[in-house]
Amino acid sequence: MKVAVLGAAGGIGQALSLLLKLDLPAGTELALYDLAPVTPGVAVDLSHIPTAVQVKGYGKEDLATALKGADVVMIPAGMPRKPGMDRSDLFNVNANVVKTLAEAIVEQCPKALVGVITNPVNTTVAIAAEVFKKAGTYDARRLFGVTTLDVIRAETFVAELKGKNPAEITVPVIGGHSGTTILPLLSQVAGVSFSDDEVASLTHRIQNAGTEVVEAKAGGGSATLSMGQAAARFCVSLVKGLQGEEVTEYAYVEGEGTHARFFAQPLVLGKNGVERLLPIGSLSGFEQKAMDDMLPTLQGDIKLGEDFVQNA
Ligand SMILES: NC(=O)C1=CN([C@@H]2O[C@H](COP(=O)(O)OP(=O)(O)OC[C@H]3O[C@@H](n4cnc5c(N)ncnc54)[C@H](O)[C@@H]3O)[C@@H](O)[C@H]2O)C=CC1
Ligand SMILES: O=C([O-])CC(=O)C(=O)O
Repeated sequence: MKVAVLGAAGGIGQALSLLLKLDLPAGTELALYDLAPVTPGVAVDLSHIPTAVQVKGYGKEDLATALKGADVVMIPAGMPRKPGMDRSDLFNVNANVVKTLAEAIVEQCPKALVGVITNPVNTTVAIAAEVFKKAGTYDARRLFGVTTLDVIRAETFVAELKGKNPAEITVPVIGGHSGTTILPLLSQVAGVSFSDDEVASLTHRIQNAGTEVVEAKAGGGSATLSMGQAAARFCVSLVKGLQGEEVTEYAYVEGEGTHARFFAQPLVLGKNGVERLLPIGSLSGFEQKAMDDMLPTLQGDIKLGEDFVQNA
């Protein structure tokens, strides 16, 4: 098994790579790629941790070798937000980053499972899909926008509010990964109940949790450590799936297109990536209205990505 991390020297990339060195199954090869000159050093540093995962670092010119034969590719490459910015403000820089990396995936590992972390996720996943489609290698079961952070945040905030152990709380989060497109389904949380005010304030907090971190870091970037954990959990689930275990996760994928071409929903991972899409279940009146209100935004974000590749 080979896992490649593109953008491995960044805030997320380093945290993710550390957790993958600790958590991937024995015998996995972990390929770290980034434009930053420190990347081979990050790999040497991690290689001193005594686990049976072999880490190799690749510099700027070595993208092809880093990707060659990869089974899973995680992409946290690209610019993070600063206070006052929306995720969509990252489009101008990050659209090209994701397009370039997706083109290299087409050449080196067209069958890999690809997890896109780079923002704006609502749009960058559509960019990767269109690049793969243009090249004739697109398989919707193998491309994921990583929205695990929304799920773990929702579970943390609900547990905090209700005095529960977060490990015992499950919160579905569907839709997309920015602002109102992030839709937690609090009506489906088992074992707790919420007042209308709690639903409104928790939903708002979950939707704005990224901004909470951006503002607290005061110009020093966005979530990296919690995102590293979220991405590692999702990547390990992808690997378990490839090894034949069925694992349930939430991710932003091209599903049945009921709500939008790409939509974050529950799914079962397996040997081909998405093995089965799971239903989102029934929504409360509050959630249904929130969904109806945000769909045009999500659909617009997706179209931006499609147009970017089609008009290139
Ligand atoms: N999906 C999600 O839930 C989340 C997504 N993000 C996004 O993840 C991205 C990365 O964030 P951070 O790690 O904090 O940023 P960072 O600036 O710390 O690291 C980004 C890394 O990407 C590298 N890079 C840039 N262009 C590249 C290219 N063409 N090929 C390879 N590497 C390249 C840079 O050299 C840098 O090391 C941002 O776009 C951010 O908005 C951040 C948090 C959560
Ligand atoms: O908010 C940001 O820019 C980074 C991100 O996607 C998150 O933390 O959810």
